[in-house]
Amino acid sequence: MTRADHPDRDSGRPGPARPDSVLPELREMWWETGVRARAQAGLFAVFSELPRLVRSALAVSWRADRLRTSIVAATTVGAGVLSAFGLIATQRVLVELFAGGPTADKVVAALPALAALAAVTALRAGMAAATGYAQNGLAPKVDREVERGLFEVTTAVRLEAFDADAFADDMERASRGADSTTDLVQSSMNLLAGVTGVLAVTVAVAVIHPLLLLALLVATVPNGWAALRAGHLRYQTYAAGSVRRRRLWLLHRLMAERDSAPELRSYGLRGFLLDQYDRVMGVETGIQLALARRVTTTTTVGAMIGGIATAAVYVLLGLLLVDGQIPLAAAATCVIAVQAAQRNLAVVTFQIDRVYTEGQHFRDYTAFMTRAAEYLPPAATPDPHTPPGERLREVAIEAVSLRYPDRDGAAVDQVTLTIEAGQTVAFVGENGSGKSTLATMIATLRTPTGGGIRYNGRPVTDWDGDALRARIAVVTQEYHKWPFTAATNIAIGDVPTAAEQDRIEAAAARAVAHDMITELPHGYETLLDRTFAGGQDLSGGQWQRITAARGFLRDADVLIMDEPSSALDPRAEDALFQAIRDRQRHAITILITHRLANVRHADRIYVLHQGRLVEAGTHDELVATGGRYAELFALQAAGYDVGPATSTAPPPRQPASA
Ligand SMILES: Nc1ncnc2c1ncn2[C@@H]1O[C@H](COP(=O)(O)OP(=O)(O)OP(=O)(O)O)[C@@H](O)[C@H]1O
Repeated sequence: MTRADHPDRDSGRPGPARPDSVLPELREMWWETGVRARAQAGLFAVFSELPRLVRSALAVSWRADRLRTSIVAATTVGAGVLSAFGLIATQRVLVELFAGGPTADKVVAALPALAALAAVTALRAGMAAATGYAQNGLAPKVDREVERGLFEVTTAVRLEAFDADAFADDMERASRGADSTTDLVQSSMNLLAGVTGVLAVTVAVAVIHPLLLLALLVATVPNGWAALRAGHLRYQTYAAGSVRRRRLWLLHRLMAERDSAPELRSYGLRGFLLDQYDRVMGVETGIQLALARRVTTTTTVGAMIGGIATAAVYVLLGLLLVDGQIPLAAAATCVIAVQAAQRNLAVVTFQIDRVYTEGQHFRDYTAFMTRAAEYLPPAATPDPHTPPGERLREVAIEAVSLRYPDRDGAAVDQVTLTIEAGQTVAFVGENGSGKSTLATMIATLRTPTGGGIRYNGRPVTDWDGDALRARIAVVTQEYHKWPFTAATNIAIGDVPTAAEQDRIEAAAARAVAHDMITELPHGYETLLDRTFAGGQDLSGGQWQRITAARGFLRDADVLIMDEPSSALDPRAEDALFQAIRDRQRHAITILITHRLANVRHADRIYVLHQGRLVEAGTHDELVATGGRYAELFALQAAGYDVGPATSTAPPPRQPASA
């Protein structure tokens, strides 16, 4: 970390606490990849990578829209070539005008060249318009091409992918890469335009007089060097300030977001956070001023050397003129060419930085797409004899284990059990005993790392994954609050059948959600997201009712309910479990809950401990065994056994007499 990254040290102001003791360093941010790479790369590295980056940008653009890509490429190159013709035409005009004889004759003689110049100028303007038009249409197509590709992968990868830290990081970087593709394509095209422009001027000057080429180089290189160097300085400063920026980003969120707003007020953190902000911004301002000084010095030095070089060129031109080596017209054209080349070079240097930086992000995107392929589910090889619409009659879990990446022990360890249609079973056990993990494997959301699961006697791999999942409904503990209406929030429980309103309402009624929803401002059409105008938020228990309704909507053969009532009030909880008990008897229901009173009626209760199945039986059998379940049940029951305690409770304390 540089000295500049310690805001309190640099500001010298006393304060209640050092910012770095309050705001720890955050991990490297994905959006900084490109800048960091550009800051570290020398000019040689930048130049050597440019052709590959431009090629990949053109390839994406080509895939997105061939016609528009061809138009942009053709008009870009065309405009460059025309600028060479423009210069030559200018020179021809000047030659005629500087020739001897009456002015009228000279103008008449210059007319064809003038007409050519006008035509070239008009054509270039037309090409610029065509480029702009094609580029505007190209940008959304490129966006769609890369973004859709990314979403196709992120929505298809197995759930396991999200367990790997590196994958989540890669995915964040890839979304930044997808966003920067349009910029990469655009800056690559602009770079091509700039390079074509410089080349065109170079050719034109060489045609007019080869010696002028040297003059052109001398007059343009110093400015080009200064521009690239200034870019390098900017990137270096940006990269060095990354820790400071991360702190600022965190402070922005802490001071402006809804989540932190209540505590910010209740603990009176306003002044403290604003002070933190002032300290970091104080340092930031100082650094930006120092950068401005260095950039100004560099560009001024470049401009001075460039100016001296340009003056030398003009002296050279003068000498050549006096010596009769070149005509006056060629010298005048050279002056115009130098200016055109300098303009094009400014474009080129700016675009080089951009292509390189955005190119790094794009590389993250392509690397992610390659790596993500490893997480795609294997192509299904459904058993051709599976009758369509076959109901699930039996789930056989055979020595199933699952070990999460980077974890020492197995979350589920060699569990074997069978559940038949018509049964309601419960998984119980302490926190972290593996209940949810086992449920996600039954729901085919995770693949066991050991053992296997059979539906109707056939391994999961013999089934069409989507068709199998369509027969299973899962209400997860970590349900998602979808930013849609209440009706849609329930309807997404069964998207393929596009549920009618009456089915949605019936499911809501079973989950004790109907009355609550009708009381919302727009009933079922109320948008459940406060970030949209008119949106509403719900309480934890209300959300839980909606997610339970989601589970009831699908006519599922297997319903898995993982802690469906943890936030429900006693009346709602009772009604929900009644609805679960009323499920059709041909179906399988798997309950996961810590409220053991709710599983008393289950046909079979499976007790998990540290991933292992340690007990199985009915409530009465397990209580009679006096094992782990009996102990947990007795503990919970004791909490409700308040009768005698009330009678023996100490009398309320009397207020102390004055
Ligand atoms: N995505 C994950 N990555 C790594 N470890 C995980 C992950 N999910 C769960 N675990 C670990 O696996 C073990 C089992 O977790 P699981 O969620 O299955 O337990 P549970 O019995 O459902 O717990 P609870 O009663 O608290 O819901 C725990 O040790 C947990 O920390």
